[in-house]
Amino acid sequence: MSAKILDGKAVSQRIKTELKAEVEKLKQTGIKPALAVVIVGDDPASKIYVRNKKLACEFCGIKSLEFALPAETTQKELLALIERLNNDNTISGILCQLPLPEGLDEEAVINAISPAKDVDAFHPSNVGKIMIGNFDFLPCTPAGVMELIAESGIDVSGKKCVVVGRSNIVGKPMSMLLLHKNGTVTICHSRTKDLAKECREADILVAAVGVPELIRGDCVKEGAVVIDVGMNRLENKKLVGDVAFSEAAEKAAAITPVPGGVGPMTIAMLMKNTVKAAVLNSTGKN
Ligand SMILES: Nc1nc(=O)c2c([nH]1)NC[C@@H]1CN(c3ccc(C(=O)N[C@@H](CCC(=O)O)C(=O)O)cc3)C=[N+]21
Ligand SMILES: [Mg+2]
Repeated sequence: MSAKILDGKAVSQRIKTELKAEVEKLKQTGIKPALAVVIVGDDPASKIYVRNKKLACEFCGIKSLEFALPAETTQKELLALIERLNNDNTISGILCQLPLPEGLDEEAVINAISPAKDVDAFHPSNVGKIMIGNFDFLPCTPAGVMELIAESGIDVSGKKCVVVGRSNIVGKPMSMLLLHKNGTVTICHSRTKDLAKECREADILVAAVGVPELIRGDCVKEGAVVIDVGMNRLENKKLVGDVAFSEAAEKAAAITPVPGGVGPMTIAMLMKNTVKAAVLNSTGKN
């Protein structure tokens, strides 16, 4: 079987083009979406992502402000910046790039971002809303995966979905969104007894563990949909996912590439959340 490639780059481009038109209209009503990205330290991977976010903002007509702080920044200084951005009416959304350098408390920073400006949807109040199913923002990566699945005409209802990875940022919310679409969801992790066996049951398999090519061909059922959230930079600079692509593609009906799959969708969803935040924050709803 030759797998269909789920082209996240193309789908994300379509979404950003729609957002660009929406932003133009909003600006005529005086609403100007603006995203503040805070980056602490100089992790090279983080810098690539931040640059991609900035380019996407430019494309969509969203104002982007970058706050690059040195690795030695104190918790107090970081929280003071967040507080200033929370209170700045010209800022629609705030994203603090994770992971933070050693010594800074990520949980405290996530908690400090105003839920109304929390375009990552990492704040406990937004996480809780996702669980209930009545939310303003969805976390960008899981939302991007759901959009890509929907755009590809894949119906989740009644399907056996296996999510490998249980992070707060991807695995857990991903499982919840699949459940909301009536999937039968299994969450696997490092203590799972027979990972390959669990994965082989999946109609829809989502890999989000951060282990290069952990998911081999023997983990994929014939005709499955395989979504690779992993983004692992090898020593030779090559970017690989959590799925051994060519092995998995021999069996899958559809599969996301890395790069060009989930990554660009994540960014498109960030743009969507920023536009939504601008609208919500302008109506005095928040
Ligand atoms: N507060 C916070 N929110 C995040 O959403 C967040 C974060 N921290 N920390 C890091 C991860 C990772 N992430 C990516 C964004 C874009 C690409 C992306 O554009 N990928 C492209 C190109 C990748 C490349 O060339 O390196 C692709 O897959 O085709 C990847 C990964 C957002 N993250
Ligand atoms: Mg990708």
